[in-house]
Amino acid sequence: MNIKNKKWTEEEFFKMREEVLSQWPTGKEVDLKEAVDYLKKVPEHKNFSLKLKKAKEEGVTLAQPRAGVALISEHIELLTHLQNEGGADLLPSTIDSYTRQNRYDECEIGIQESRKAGRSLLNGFPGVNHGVHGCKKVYEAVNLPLEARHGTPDARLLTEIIHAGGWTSNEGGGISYNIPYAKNVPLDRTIRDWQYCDRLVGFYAEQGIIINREPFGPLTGTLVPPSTSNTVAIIEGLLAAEQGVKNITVGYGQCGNIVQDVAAIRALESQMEEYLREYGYHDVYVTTVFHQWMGGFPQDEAKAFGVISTGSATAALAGATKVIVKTPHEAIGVPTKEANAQGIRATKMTLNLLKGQRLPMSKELQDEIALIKAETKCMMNKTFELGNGDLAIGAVKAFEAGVVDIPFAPSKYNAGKMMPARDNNGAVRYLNFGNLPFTEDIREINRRKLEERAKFEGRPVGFKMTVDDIFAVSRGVLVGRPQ
Ligand SMILES: CC[C@H]1O[C@@H](n2cnc3c(N)ncnc32)[C@H](O)[C@@H]1O
Repeated sequence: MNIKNKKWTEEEFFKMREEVLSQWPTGKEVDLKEAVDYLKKVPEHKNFSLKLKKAKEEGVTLAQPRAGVALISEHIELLTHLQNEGGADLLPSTIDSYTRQNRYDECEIGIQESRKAGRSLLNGFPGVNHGVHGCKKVYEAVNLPLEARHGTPDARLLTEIIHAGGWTSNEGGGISYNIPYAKNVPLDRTIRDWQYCDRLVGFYAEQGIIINREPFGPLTGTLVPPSTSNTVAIIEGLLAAEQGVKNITVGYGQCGNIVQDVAAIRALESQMEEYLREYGYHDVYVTTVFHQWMGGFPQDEAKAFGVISTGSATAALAGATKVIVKTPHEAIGVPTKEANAQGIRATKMTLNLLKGQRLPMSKELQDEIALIKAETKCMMNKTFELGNGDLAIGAVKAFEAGVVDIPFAPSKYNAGKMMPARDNNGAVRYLNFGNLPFTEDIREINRRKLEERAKFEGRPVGFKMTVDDIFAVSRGVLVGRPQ
């Protein structure tokens, strides 16, 4: 498939659109003119882009949960509870796994079975099956902006439906919803399909409707080095901007060392803005999202609140625009609405206590920001070079070559040669560089920091550190010390 990083013409977009809307009967409900009229009536306090912009200007960090169940009425009850009892600032609808694989027939069965069982038998909201009508009912029932959160390699139909239903934000991207989520989906296909999703947002922008797009920051959520996830976020942000997206939230998943996590957010925001300026996108508004710990959680709910609170504190001290909330049921599965609301209240308590506070600049923080930006720049430069200047082509070739390499990803299109491990302070470093295009001094810094841990622990630098780190947090520590 020949892709290129060029804004699609309306003709190219509308040509593909017919096929997209024919993928499930609810696609027929999508009428673009009606959708434009409906979206123009979205009040400011329910527009995702505007609420994020206001938060960034006021220097506050907003709290957003994940949440989704099978049936519309129960989903409305859930979101209303998170709004009223949880105090959420922004609302999701987490989309179920069948929808993420375009298996809408299985969703239909899940909806019927859930009706019979009187409880949700899907792990999220089946937005395509409920259609524009169902998404509008959810949107009209709540009083906060709504975002679709999922993990969908081909989200074209879902995107058409949720935006026509008044939802003014969509998470995902051609890399971040492929490599960590799918085994065998070619990257050029998902980059093209997400260009479609972004081009639809670009079309709405041309009608004066600003919809927010959020590349999925944490990726596999397992020891992902900050410069690796920042590189993916920046690539997806630039690809989105080319299709006309004007409001982008770039994200990052908590790793656990506070200085490194704050540095990651600061580096991500400034480097995203630098690249947008450098490539001529001068009217794109950038915000950031910090995801509370995405790795294994402790079963004990009190300990889980400890993890949730460290993530909330780091997000506040970093000055992230929003934080994605975990719940005390994380280790068990889909949380009850009560547990989900507790996660939000704990998060907002921490955010309120730290309101206005920022981690002050220090040599350690400055060095970490510089290192993350230098590592990211190496990967970005090589990606552009492989694509002869075309970022879409470069991204596909960068993954083929292992120039960008996401740890523990299921996709066969990911090289899987790079290996991370924590240093002695818990910051995530590169243990094996694989084919990453790093300079010698960057390699030396990573090596030295891992040597410090090896010396402290009295064992050699090696993969055993990685394994110990993967299980550490659920065991109640950050660095996986030798047992
Ligand atoms: C990105 C993966 C994360 O999304 C969260 N998640 C997935 N589905 C749901 C759901 N249906 N309700 C609440 N949280 C959910 C959960 O924390 C999981 O680790």
